[in-house]
Amino acid sequence: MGFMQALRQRWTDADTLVCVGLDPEPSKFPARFNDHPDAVFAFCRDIVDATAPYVCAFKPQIAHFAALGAEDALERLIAHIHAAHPGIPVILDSKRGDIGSTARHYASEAFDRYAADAVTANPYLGRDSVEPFLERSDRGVVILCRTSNPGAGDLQDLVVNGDDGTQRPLYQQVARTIARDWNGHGNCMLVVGATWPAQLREVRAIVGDMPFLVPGVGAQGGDVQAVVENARTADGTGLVVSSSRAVLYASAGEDYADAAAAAARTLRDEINLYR
Ligand SMILES: O=C(O)c1cc(=O)[nH]c(=O)n1[C@@H]1O[C@H](COP(=O)(O)O)[C@@H](O)[C@H]1O
Repeated sequence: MGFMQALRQRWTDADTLVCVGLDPEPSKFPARFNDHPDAVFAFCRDIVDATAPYVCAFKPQIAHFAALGAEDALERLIAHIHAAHPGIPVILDSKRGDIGSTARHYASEAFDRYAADAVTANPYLGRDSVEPFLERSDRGVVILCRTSNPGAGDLQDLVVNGDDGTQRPLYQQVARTIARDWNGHGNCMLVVGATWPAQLREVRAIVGDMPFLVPGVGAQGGDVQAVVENARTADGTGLVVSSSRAVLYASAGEDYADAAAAAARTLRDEINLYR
């Protein structure tokens, strides 16, 4: 089953639009991991196992592993998710973007080395830079559109002459180009931050039912009700609402796994209230 089909299946089967982001920061781990020889893997595995019933996807963030020299832990973690929780797709957050010949290696890194079901990508080098991802039609390509961070508008809001001669902000042209030209295999998603409800609504109006990855709830303060009401599709889905720190580090005590599960369940319930 391809990524999009797996995601839709999981939305239905588990009745959840929550994604748990796996962003390990050892300084925030509970004390029991202090001298643990495999702390990054063990902590993330515990979070995965505790939160799995409440998620439609997991999203490991590659820099959090690579900066620690823990790529091997990332490989094993994704293998664990596939083995222990089949049916929950993995989105590798690596925000890649480079000339085609190099992008092929990034696609192979995400899909072959790490066995991710989807990967985040940066669109600003253009179609050929994303093609090596797009052509893997059974995998998802999650493309930055209007990011969650405070400086998102610095460049993404600049007004451009669109493909049809109409002036619009760059992020809206990105949405339009991807929906019209890049999504031939139906395997594209867009990243739109939870911190920008008005932009969520704008992008939804442009792209129809294309799913959004929506980071920015929890630690970044995005409003769940505003996200759901502005960005859900007509059938009450279309969203992968991702939270990392607010789930992973809900407790630094011995109850860390239970606290993470409770945070994921609460987010699921809050989202479902407004669907
Ligand atoms: O592509 C992403 O996942 C992403 C895009 C974006 O616009 N904003 C954003 O925060 N992210 C990622 O989502 C995660 C958010 O983490 P929390 O703020 O702790 O929930 C981080 O791993 C970010 O790198």
